[in-house]
Amino acid sequence: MAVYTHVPAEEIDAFLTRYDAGRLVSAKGIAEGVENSNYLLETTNGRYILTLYEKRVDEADLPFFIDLLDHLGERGCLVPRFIPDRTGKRLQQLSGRPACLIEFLTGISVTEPTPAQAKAAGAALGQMHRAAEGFSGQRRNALDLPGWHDLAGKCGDHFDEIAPGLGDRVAQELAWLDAHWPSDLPRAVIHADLFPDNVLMLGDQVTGLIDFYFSCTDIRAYDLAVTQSAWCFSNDGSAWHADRAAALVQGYVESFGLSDAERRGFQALCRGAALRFLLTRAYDWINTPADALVTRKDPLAFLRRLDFYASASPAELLGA
Ligand SMILES: Nc1ncnc2c1ncn2[C@@H]1O[C@H](COP(=O)(O)OP(=O)(O)O)[C@@H](O)[C@H]1O
Ligand SMILES: N[C@@H](CCOP(=O)(O)O)C(=O)O
Repeated sequence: MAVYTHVPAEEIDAFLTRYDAGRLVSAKGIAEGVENSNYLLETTNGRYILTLYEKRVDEADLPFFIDLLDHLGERGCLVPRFIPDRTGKRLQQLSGRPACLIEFLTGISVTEPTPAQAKAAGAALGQMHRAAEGFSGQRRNALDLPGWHDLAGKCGDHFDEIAPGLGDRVAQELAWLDAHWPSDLPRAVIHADLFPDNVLMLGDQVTGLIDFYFSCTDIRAYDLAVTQSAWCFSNDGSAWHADRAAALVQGYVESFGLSDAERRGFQALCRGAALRFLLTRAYDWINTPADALVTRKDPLAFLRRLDFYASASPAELLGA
């Protein structure tokens, strides 16, 4: 459960008086998520999400996320909007943390996606990339290749407490990526964390894309690699689902397209995506405070994905 900051109900009720959002009826900490504290609010007006920003979200980046979701929403993407208070302010402080009131979207996150659902997610990612064209905001990806080196350095000797030999494996992979990263591919604003828990669905229909707090400017096809690494394996990373991968890529290609250069670079992008989540999970595994109400995510589930990507044929990753 991700609630790092506990906010008493009276404080949330008082916070709501800044908005035309009704009075608080109930507030529940949300079990999913690992980055921020999220509450589902029921008010006399309806449902809202209250997010308090923690850990990796820099308050200075919030205007980028707010403007991006405005831009995407205006172009038909199903993304939640940040709600302004009566003075038009969307970024607030609550319990000593930056906080925002956010539109609630319906839908559920699938845990075992079908190929049809994977195809819909690929299509939604492509639509998001199309809608993001023309967005003028820029945000550096702190979790890029240099960022992975930094994170690996911070984990240091602790890697081998997670699994013997993990430190060497990470160092070897970083060296491979340094030599093969396709840095000349087209760059754009990307989501960078489009896991199934960040896609709301009803049946095979996508009803919302959420959690843009890693969104940034980076290689556009890397977003497809991240999404594939999240959607096309069993949760523990031990089984690759070729049918989901083919459907996901097909959905993306039909809605946005993938150039020959992006196809050639795709395997390196997938290896980078797997390493990125291995590293953040390893860092969190080592550093999560004992009293945090959060379920740590298993770094080794992404080591297994990395091993798969390192030995796969480039064609099978693209569903050929
Ligand atoms: N706008 C929203 N509408 C509906 N549910 C949401 C919304 N935002 C977040 N949630 C719920 O809260 C959970 C955690 O949100 P998320 O943004 O993924 O947290 P974190 O940033 O901590 O990873 C989601 O899995 C979803 O269940
Ligand atoms: N998707 C990442 C962790 C970020 O969590 P989210 O709750 O923001 O999706 C992972 O699985 O390691």
